[in-house]
Amino acid sequence: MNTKPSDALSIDVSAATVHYGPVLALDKANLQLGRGRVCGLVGMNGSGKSTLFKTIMGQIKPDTGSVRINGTDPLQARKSGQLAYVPQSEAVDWNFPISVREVVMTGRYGQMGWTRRAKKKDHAAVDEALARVELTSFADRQIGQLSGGQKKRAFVARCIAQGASIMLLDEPFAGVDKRSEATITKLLREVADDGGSVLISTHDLHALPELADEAVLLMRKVLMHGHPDQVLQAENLALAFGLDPMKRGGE
Ligand SMILES: Nc1ncnc2c1ncn2[C@@H]1O[C@H](COP(=O)(O)OP(=O)(O)OP(=O)(O)O)[C@@H](O)[C@H]1O
Repeated sequence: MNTKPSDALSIDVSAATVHYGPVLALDKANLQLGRGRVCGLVGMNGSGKSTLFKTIMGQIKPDTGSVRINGTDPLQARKSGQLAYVPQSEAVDWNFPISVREVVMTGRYGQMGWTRRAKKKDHAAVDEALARVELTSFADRQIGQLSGGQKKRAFVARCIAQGASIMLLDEPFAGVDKRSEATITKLLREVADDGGSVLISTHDLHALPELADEAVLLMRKVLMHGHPDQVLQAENLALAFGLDPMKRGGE
């Protein structure tokens, strides 16, 4: 990859090592992502993808190494609304009594102050985000009463309403219908075209060249970072997965 000056980097993870007790989850991992880029994060189960997301979000502080987000500390970046996150479906309580509109409105909390009273501009941002993910007519449903793809679109709408310049998406296409996948892919491209940065973990290697400008192969370390066509070469995938996952339809 071309190296860019660090002030142009949205995400700058440098030699980050993370342990959970005796388990080494990240081993001097490096990841640099610039503005206007969509990057696919690929690796087998347990390779450290979620840990890398948590490290970028500032939820985990690496044992060694450093993380800078838009040139600042991750917690600071989160506090100022620069970072948005779409969690894995398993990480969400779908029975929670909250409507789709309310979920999207949580993206505005950082801009509302302690009263959390929505103003006209907050309602307008939520309405616009709902329209962009084509969920306007589902806005008043309880969040659990959506299909898998619609649930993901609701969380993408929350990021859009937040107006974050960096979006992290953990498995946004798992269990998602084709229409939702196309809607989300189009939106992520728009976010990047507007100067944002998008990092997506995905097991869908076939979709990667269309989805992403760059791809990262993770196996505790970043084994490779480059153009998707280059990264998805069979010999590289063999390093990360042990065999060719393209031939068995993805990991
Ligand atoms: N809270 C935890 N305590 C102990 N070990 C953990 C914890 N969370 C993750 N691990 C371990 O750290 C390693 C990396 O896990 P992580 O969840 O980051 O991988 P992943 O690539 O996101 O996996 P998946 O694709 O299955 O979601 C794995 O060996 C996992 O078992």
